Amino acid sequence: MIDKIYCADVQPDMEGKRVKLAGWVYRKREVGKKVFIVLRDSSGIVQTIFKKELSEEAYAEAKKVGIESSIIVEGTVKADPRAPTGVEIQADKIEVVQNVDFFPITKDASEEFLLDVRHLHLHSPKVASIMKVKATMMQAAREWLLQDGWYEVFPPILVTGAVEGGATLFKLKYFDRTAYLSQSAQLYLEAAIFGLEKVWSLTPSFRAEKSRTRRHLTEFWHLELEAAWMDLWDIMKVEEELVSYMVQRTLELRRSEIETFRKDLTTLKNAVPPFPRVSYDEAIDILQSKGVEIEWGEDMGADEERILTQEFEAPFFVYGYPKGIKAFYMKEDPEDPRKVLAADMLAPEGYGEVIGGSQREDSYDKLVQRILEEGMKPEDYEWYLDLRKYGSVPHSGFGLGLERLVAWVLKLDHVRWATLFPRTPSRLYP
Ligand SMILES: NC(=O)C[C@H]([NH3+])C(=O)NS(=O)(=O)OC[C@H]1O[C@@H](n2cnc3c(N)ncnc32)[C@H](O)[C@@H]1O
Ligand SMILES: [Mg+2]
Repeated sequence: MIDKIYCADVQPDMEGKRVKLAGWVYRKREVGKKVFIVLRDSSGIVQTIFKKELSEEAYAEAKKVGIESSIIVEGTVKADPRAPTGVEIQADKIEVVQNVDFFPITKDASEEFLLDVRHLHLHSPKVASIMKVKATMMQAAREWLLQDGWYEVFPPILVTGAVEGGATLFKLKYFDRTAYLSQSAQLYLEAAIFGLEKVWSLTPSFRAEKSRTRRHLTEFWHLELEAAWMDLWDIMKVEEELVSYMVQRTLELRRSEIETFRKDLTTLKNAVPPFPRVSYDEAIDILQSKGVEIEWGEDMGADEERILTQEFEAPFFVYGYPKGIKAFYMKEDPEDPRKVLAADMLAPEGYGEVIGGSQREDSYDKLVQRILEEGMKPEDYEWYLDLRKYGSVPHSGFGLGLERLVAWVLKLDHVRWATLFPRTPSRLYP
């Protein structure tokens, strides 16, 4: 590793100090016998200036480099309020690691082109900021999970059955058998609670969703928790404490990055417990009062959720969904057999569902009945049903879509910008 410092380390109080930096040419302009290069690295930018009278050789080299060329620069720090970061490097040495004559991404690049060259788009400081925020949100999640006594586990991705419906399974050949890519680690987390009680995992989940919406990917990062002895109300408290910590901690550590995407931080600051809670029944009433054509028993899609979020200035829960629109594993509401003990967390500002969660059916017979009601085969879930035969306990859990949460925090117009290499029905490359 070369002995260098980062752009963000260069401060006006280092005036006169000799420094070495390495990075990429972010901006370049020539004025008379001077070349100004704004150098970019993972920490940010700093202006460097190459004057002919200071070093003819370095000046000649600097004149030749193109945008996004990789370079190593040495020079002396000079405070200058006119420079982008209030300081610049009076450069007298440059090593061109690789010159770039023409970088394909220009200011007017279309979104589709940026996705076609996503491997080059990752040079962008804005993209880097999104990835820093995503990383910090997971750092915060890990901090909270550790202090609250949750065990990380590492479930399989190659599985034999559906969790969230057979229609969105990706099927693959597994030697002489059929396997699927995991839609959710949930069922395996439910097995893990008998030894660890409170478990979590971060895995890629796969959904062969044909819906081309701004919140669907075919591969997304799924943060899932499962806990023994917890009911729906307990797990909702876990959800709001975890999400609140993730958002507030990320506001603390990545405020400057967040503010390059949104100026109004109100809804983020409002993300503190208790989050508002509305029943599905109340949600239907609200939507109908706003002229939305929706009947009790129907699912809320992205459009309905967008309208519902207009009623809130913070993440909120919708709970008590009809059994007919929810998954087989959800526990029937003992007070209303039409409903299940399920709750989604919706993000405000039109973003909608970021978490799906529920209390699980812990009775063997009722779970078999639900599997049959859903047209599935109990024999395909024999191991999962065993969990209800050997010391079954009340338990609950949820799944958080990390890209969806990041998209809300940064007010991105599509979840695809929140992932390194987005996977959608039309995009599998690069
Ligand atoms: N352990 C659990 O209880 C999780 C449960 N089995 C589950 O998968 N629920 S979910 O289908 O609502 O998905 C959970 C979340 O996963 C996200 N999700 C779900 N599907 C997607 C797609 N296609 N793209 C991006 N994000 C997605 C979204 O935020 C959902 O709220
Ligand atoms: Mg859901």
